[in-house]
Amino acid sequence: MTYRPDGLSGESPPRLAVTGLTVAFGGLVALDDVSFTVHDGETVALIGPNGAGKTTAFNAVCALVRPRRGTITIAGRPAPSSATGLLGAGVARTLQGLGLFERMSVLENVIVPLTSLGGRPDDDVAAAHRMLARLGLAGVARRAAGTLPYPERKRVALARALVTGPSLLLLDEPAGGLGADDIARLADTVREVSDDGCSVLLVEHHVDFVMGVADRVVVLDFGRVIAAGTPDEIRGDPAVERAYLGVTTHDAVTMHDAVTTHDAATEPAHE
Ligand SMILES: Nc1ncnc2c1ncn2[C@@H]1O[C@H](COP(=O)(O)OP(=O)(O)OP(=O)(O)O)[C@@H](O)[C@H]1O
Repeated sequence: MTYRPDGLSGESPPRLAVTGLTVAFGGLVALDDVSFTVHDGETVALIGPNGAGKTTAFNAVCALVRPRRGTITIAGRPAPSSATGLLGAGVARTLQGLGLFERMSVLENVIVPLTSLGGRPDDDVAAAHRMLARLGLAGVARRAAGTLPYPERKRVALARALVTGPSLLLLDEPAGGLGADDIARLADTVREVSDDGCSVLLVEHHVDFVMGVADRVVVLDFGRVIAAGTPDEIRGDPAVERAYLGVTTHDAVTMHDAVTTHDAATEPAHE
């Protein structure tokens, strides 16, 4: 899609607009006046050091936490405050914990959101099979979801989100716990979904993955937006580098590599 540096679309409202979002847990202000947009077909990544507020922002969009201030709109309308309402508004999500029904089959798991939307059972089964085939899961359709290895369970969760044909896909740490091959496959899927016109908002620690799929990156630190721009703009941003300095996690090391002048993909791993 075409990148719009000003974040404005001109005519239609953004698929997702978060404006002045402030969330507090008791006295702790986890998000302070955070604003960002995701336009049609755009992939936006929220990144930042541990505790920066990424998950809180994601949860606010998913109506899992109540903001103290600010607005969240989807295609110009106030975001629904229930999971079913979000589904009806074309929003699908995957969560860090996956939330699969472990004893149900993979197929049954993927049918669940279609049933919530009131689809015809035969159509739902056919749609679920198509999505499983698309994500390389046709061979495990009858297996209990809980018996699959983690990368496949993660793909089931993605299939369950994608099966409704969302216009906004929310992914919480989609690359977390995956190896290089699965991450490459995930990146291909995200690009395909985006090419189909779906907007994607993802929270992610895996910086190479983010830099490879995101049209724009929004960087949070201590609950505030400290930078926003294309992956190339973010790489060279001193404020982003500073935010990741002085912490010792693996994420910090990989992010530090990514925001310095070298191409992180060509650097040796720091493990
Ligand atoms: N339910 C909660 N109750 C109290 N404090 C919370 C709650 N959820 C998050 N916080 C705090 O809010 C701040 C932001 O947390 P959040 O989980 O959004 O950060 P994050 O950027 O997603 O971090 P990580 O990368 O470690 O997941 C942190 O200080 C965290 O301890």
